[in-house]
Amino acid sequence: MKGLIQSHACSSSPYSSSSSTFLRPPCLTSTSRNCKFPLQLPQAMCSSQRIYRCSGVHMEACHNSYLSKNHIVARFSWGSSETQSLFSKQSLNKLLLPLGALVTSQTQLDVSNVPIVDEDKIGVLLLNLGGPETLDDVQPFLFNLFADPDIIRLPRLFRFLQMPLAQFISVLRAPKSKEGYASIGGGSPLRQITDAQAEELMKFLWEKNVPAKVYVGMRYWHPFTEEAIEQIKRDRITKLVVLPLYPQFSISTSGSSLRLLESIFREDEYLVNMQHTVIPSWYQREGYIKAMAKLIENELKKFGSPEEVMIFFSAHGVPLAYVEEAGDPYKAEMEECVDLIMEELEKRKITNSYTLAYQSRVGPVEWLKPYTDETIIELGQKGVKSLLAVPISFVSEHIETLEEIDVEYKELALKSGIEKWGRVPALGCEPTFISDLADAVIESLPYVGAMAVSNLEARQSLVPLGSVEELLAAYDSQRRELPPPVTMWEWGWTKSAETWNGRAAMLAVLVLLVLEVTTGEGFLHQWGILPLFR
Ligand SMILES: C=CC1=C(C)c2cc3[nH]c(cc4nc(cc5[nH]c(cc1n2)c(C)c5CCC(=O)O)C(CCC(=O)O)=C4C)c(C)c3C=C
Ligand SMILES: [Fe+2]
Repeated sequence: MKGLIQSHACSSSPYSSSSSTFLRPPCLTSTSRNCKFPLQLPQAMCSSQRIYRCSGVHMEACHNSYLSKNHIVARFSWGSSETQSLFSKQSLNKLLLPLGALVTSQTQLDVSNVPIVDEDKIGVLLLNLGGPETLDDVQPFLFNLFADPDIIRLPRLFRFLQMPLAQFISVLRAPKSKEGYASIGGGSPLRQITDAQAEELMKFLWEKNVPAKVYVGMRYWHPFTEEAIEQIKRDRITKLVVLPLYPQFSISTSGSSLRLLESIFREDEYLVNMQHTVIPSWYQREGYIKAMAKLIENELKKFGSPEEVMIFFSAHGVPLAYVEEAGDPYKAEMEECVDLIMEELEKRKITNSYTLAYQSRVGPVEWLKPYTDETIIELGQKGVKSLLAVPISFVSEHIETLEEIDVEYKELALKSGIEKWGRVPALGCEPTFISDLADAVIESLPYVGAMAVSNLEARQSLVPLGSVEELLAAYDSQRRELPPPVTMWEWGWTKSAETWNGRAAMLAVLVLLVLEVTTGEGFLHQWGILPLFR
């Protein structure tokens, strides 16, 4: 079957993620506690660096007092001075994220409060999208996806339409999506691959003397984030590192998962008190960049004349408004990520031409450009003969690599005059990559629970969750501008009248839409808009 991958799992691990018991690696038994975390923070970025020893564990942290109190250096994004060389000046600036986005502290970072003691149980929560495991799962999976206000962004006034609209679009899109999933073996491989990545990550962490348990929380299908959180509570985890499996941050992916997590955390006494930190994006990490470069290098070698091949980075798109109106950093991070990979390739004497385009658009609005399909056609017209497609926004094989790239885009390329086509596999469990994720987790540990979060004030500005809110709000300008919801009716030409008129109008539109879908006739069909969702 075209585009089908045979085996998604990586090598097996002795550390089962389904077990709830914690085995201690030799280093952290009571007889031998003198292991050290391999933390080396870039001194140049620090106005102060502290070294802590708690229960024989060595930790270093820095706080940059030249910056405003709301900023610290995103130290866990690079663990060694070597890694720093990867950064352009621009990327360093970008790493000065709001403090709350990175650590559990409102003001100054003081990791002396947070000894990693023997009783600590460390957890890592991998966040991912999730995918339907059978064809019957496709429509409910799509419903969950479209019901997410970070995927279909309705003005607050029309939020009450989110669920009916999700139902409507998911039913409409399901047949086309089912075809795609049928062609890759009847379901998404995402769960299997993410589970395997979790196992491998746990293995690397234990090998690096960090006895952590790794959990998988999916946004739109099993195992749902809520299920992972329940397991985390059952396991009595005391320190949690939240690691979205998206290299680049987007409101629609990591942002959506973090928003969900924030709402779960806020309502739960155990979770409010559990110390945690978030790694919002990690596209700039040395291990990730090197692993990507290696995969590209390997695939280039399979072409007859590797130097003539154009490297074609294809990222999942987002609607243009996310970037231009809501301030999603996705495009900027993507471009920087591509630059870093090309710099790494250059070090390996690979100087091929390259381009970046965006795939998988859905619906009638404008998405990030250039579009992958249009770019392939243009390149064919310009006489490009060899293309190597590099999926860049996702670290697992999934429907858009196995079907869209391997089948649809390949066919389009060959039709457009491109003669040789190749595709770089997704990273999956590539060891350099997983080992680097483990390092990212370890580097973030000193910032887990760098403050007490149990008091009421802290709870209100709970970070990083509270600050994830801040981070999202900073991008989500529309949301901030929207007026508060109207709950009381007032007579006259008032806000409440506008609200209820608006709701009545939308209800009417919805009825028309349902009629249109059931009868197959109406204004959307006449204008050619409805088929776009199919
Ligand atoms: C970084 C990756 C992704 C971004 C950004 C993203 C945004 C985004 N996606 C949709 C709509 C759909 N996405 C679908 C599947 C899907 N999306 C991603 C990744 C990103 N999405 C992945 C990895 C997958 C596949 C999961 C799998 O089952 O293997 C789908 C369903 C498939 C289909 O019908 O095509 C939809 C629909 C929007 C609207 C959006 C940004 C707003
Ligand atoms: Fe998507």
